[in-house]
Order: sequence, then C-alpha cells, then structure tokens
Amino acid sequence: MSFRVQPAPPARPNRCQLFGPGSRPAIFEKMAASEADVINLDLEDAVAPDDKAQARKNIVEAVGDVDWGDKTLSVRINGLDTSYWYRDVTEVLENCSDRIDLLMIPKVGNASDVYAVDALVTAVERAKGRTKPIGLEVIIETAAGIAHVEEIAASSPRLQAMSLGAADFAASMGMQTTGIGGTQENYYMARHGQKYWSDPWHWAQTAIVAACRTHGVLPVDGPFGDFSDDEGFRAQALRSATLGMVGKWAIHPKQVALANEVFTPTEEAVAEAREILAAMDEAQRTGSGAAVYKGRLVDIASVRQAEVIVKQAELIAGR
Ligand SMILES: C[C@@H](C(=O)SCCNC(=O)CCNC(=O)[C@H](O)C(C)(C)COP(=O)(O)OP(=O)(O)OC[C@H]1O[C@@H](n2cnc3c(N)ncnc32)[C@H](O)[C@@H]1OP(=O)(O)O)[C@H](O)C(=O)O
Ligand SMILES: [Mg+2]
Repeated sequence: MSFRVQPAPPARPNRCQLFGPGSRPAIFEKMAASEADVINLDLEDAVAPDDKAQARKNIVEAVGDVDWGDKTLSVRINGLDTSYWYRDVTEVLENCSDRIDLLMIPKVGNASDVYAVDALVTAVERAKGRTKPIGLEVIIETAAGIAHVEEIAASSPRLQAMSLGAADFAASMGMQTTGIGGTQENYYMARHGQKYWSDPWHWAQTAIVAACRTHGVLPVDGPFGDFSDDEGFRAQALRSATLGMVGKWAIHPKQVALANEVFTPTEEAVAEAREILAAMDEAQRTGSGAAVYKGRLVDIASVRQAEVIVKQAELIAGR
C-alpha cells in the first residue's frame, strides 16, 4: 500500500487503434471514416525503406487535409536503432498541422529512448512555436522493453499509452512462433491425454498493465495478425480487457468493430455496476461497510471495481 494516489490515465477512449501504412494514402480517408478511436499512420515496419521519404510527405499532407473527426491522431516513427527516426520527428512536426496528437515510438528499450524523443520533440515545438503539446505512446516489443517496463511507463509526462507489439516481442524473446498474438499451438499443458492451451502473452500484458496503472498511462493490446480469425481476435481482446487493458490495435478495418465491441462495457455490465454502487450507497447510509448483492459480498473495493466499468462507459458515451 502506498500513500500516493494512483494517477488517472488520459480520459479519452482508446478502444481501437487502426493502423495503416503512410505509403498508402488511398486508405487514409477510409481510416478517418472508420469507428476507431485512434488512428496510427505508420512510418515504421509497414513502410518499405525506399518509401519512407514519400510516406512522411503523405502523412504531413494528410494530417492537415483529411477530416479526422474527433479521433486521436498518431504517427508511428521508426525505432531509435534506425537512421530514419530523427527525420520522422523533425519533418513531420516541422511541417504538419496542429491536428496531430501523438507520436508512437516503437521498440522502446528503456526510459532514455523516450527521453531522446521527448528532447527532440521539445526542440521542434519551441523552434516552430507549436503551442499544442505532442503526446507520446510507446510499444513494448523487445526483451529490453519488458525488462524496463516500469521506468518506461514513468519516463515522460508526454507519455499517454503503451502497447504490446506481439510480433517483434516474440522475435526479440526468441519465441518459436511466427504468429502475431493469439493462441500458440505449442503452448499447452497436457493432462490425461488432453491439451489445455495457455496464454504466452499473459505475463507481458500484466507487466504492462501494472506499469501503466502505476504511472497513469493507458495499457493497450497490440496487433492480432490473422485478420480472418474473428473468434481468435475476440478471445485475445477479451483476455486483454479482463486484465485491465483499455483497447487493441486493428491491422485491418474488419477488426475495428470487434475491438470496439469488446472494450465497450455491455449494458448488463454497466447496469450491474450501477446496482452495486446503489447497494453500497444504501449500506453506507445505514452505517455498514459491506452488503449482499445477488447473494455475494460487495464492499468498498466493489465500489472501486464498479466505478472502473461505469467510468469507462461514461467516457465512451461522452465521445
Ligand atoms: C506487427 C507489428 C506491426 O507493425 S502491425 C502495424 C503495421 N501494419 C500495418 O499498418 C498494416 C495495416 N493494414 C494494411 O496495410 C492492410 O489492411 C492489409 C495489407 C493487411 C490488407 O490490405 P488489403 O487492401 O489487401 O485488404 P482488403 O481486405 O482487400 O481491404 C478491404 C477494404 O478495406 C480497405 N483497407 C485496407 N486496409 C485498411 C486500413 N488499414 N484502414 C482502412 N481501410 C483499409 C481497402 O482499401 C478495401 O477498401 P475497398 O476497396 O473495399 O473500398 C507490430 O509492431 C508488432 O511488432 O507486433
Ligand atoms: Mg513491431
């Protein structure tokens, strides 16, 4: 227990982050017309090396020209292990309109990586007189990133969100899989001739959630590569939501509705949460710290749990 109050993360919906390559401007309007809460225009792995320069130009133009509505608009820069990243930051921020909200930093390995980008962003903001502060989001997708996850979550007041990038994470960890998220065929327990599949992403997700919740950052589940597998996406997203993550990436437009469905509390869940709050109001009025709701104990901790669901529903309703 700490006397410090747990900081609240940014109060904005982040149920789905829809990605699209910056080198494919034909889909920008479609991304803007989607139901995703966050749009990620990519300069990193979805863009071939020869297309990076043109992709920056496309993004600068699209940030200003496309009507992004009330979405959070983010640009993923290249990793700090490349020669591209500083020009991603300078060319985009020196030239694009104030409509941009965030830069996403991939393959973050420690707090100094975020510090470096923060310093460059700060310099460009001052030089260009940008008055709207740029936020940052990071991807945990390396062994170093997960080893230093808490210092990364605490690294900058600009930091708003942290995602798990399952593909690069698996590669960095030396995991024997080419799948991007979801069930892994060989990760199972065996008992009495039956296989019981377990979740290899679970420990990294909980580490991310704990670091984020400690430092007021939004924890987000990353990509699910097999976009023909709706059931697999939904199962992965439900596990993430249950663990405390607030949303999930979509790497194809058909995944947006699935993510929104999972990360929007159901009417039943909200109604039950409100009933618990009412039951506890009544209990406290009569001097009791606990009550019985549908045959089970509810107490002050149940109030905090119910408030998570009600606040999430209100955030989405107020979008
Ligand atoms: C894994 C690591 C990552 O980096 S993940 C994030 C980076 N990846 C991406 O950004 C890829 C994003 N997705 C795409 O580029 C495409 O969706 C695609 C290549 C996967 C499939 O495109 P395709 O056009 O072949 O798909 P269709 O089914 O034909 O499209 C139907 C329809 O939708 C439009 N479309 C396609 N993609 C998008 C999109 N992203 N947003 C909006 N609209 C899209 C397409 O134009 C069609 O439109 P229509 O013709 O019907 O009008 C990670 O870092 C890690 O390490 O884990
Ligand atoms: Mg990656």
